[in-house]
Amino acid sequence: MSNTALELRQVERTYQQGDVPLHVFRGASLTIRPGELVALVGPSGAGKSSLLHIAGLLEKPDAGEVLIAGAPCMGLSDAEKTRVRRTEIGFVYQAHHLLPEFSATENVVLPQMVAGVRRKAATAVAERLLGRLGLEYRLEHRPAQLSGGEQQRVAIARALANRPSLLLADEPTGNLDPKTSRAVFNEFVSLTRGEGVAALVATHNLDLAREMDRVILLHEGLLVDGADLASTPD
Ligand SMILES: Nc1ncnc2c1ncn2[C@@H]1O[C@H](COP(=O)(O)OP(=O)(O)OP(=O)(O)O)[C@@H](O)[C@H]1O
Repeated sequence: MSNTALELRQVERTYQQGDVPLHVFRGASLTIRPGELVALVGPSGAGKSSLLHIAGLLEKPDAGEVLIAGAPCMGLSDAEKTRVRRTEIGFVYQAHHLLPEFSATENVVLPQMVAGVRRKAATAVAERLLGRLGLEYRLEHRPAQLSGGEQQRVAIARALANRPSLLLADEPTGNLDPKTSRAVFNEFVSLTRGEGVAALVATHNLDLAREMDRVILLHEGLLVDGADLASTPD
């Protein structure tokens, strides 16, 4: 096993906004160890979502390298990147993006079957993960029959279903009311730790960020480790 789950080396990315170049990353680097939970904070527009897209091999930086589980990925073909995404990375977004016509269990089974797992084994994994998130009585419910917190729990179970080494989460509880957000966040942390998965979690919520192993601040195109949260804008 590699001794890093995610490494970004000197990542640079410039977006063109009209005539004005926007240097979102100017040599951003970070290392996340296996099983480590890291919060990514920074003001709105700093580039948190963009960083997760680059780390998740969904977007290519202009320069720099991304290593997943120790393996450099920038030279990979699109098909090879897709394979790395399927086997090594789980994604959780602010909106759950569940398939509306499928049950909670099926939403967690399907990505496993796409990865080649048989239905019976995939169902066992889905029921175990959903059970760990308190959804054992909601297995056959479709997303519209679930509350917002329950939908997001299903999305978390889905992200973990293929036993990724890295979870990338963009405001995973951002759409929930404060009480539900706290409950789902606690379960997210407990399950992620229990599964031994590393996570990079973009959040505006500094209280939640402080509970992770480490906080990284995105500031003017660079990543600042162990940021002093007292001076961080919310
Ligand atoms: N494809 C693109 N083309 C042009 N500009 C982009 C593109 N993607 C992102 N940006 C710009 O890059 C900046 C960073 O955007 P990003 O969504 O990553 O920020 P963020 O920190 O996640 O913000 P928020 O906290 O509000 O979600 C923004 O100014 C955004 O407008």
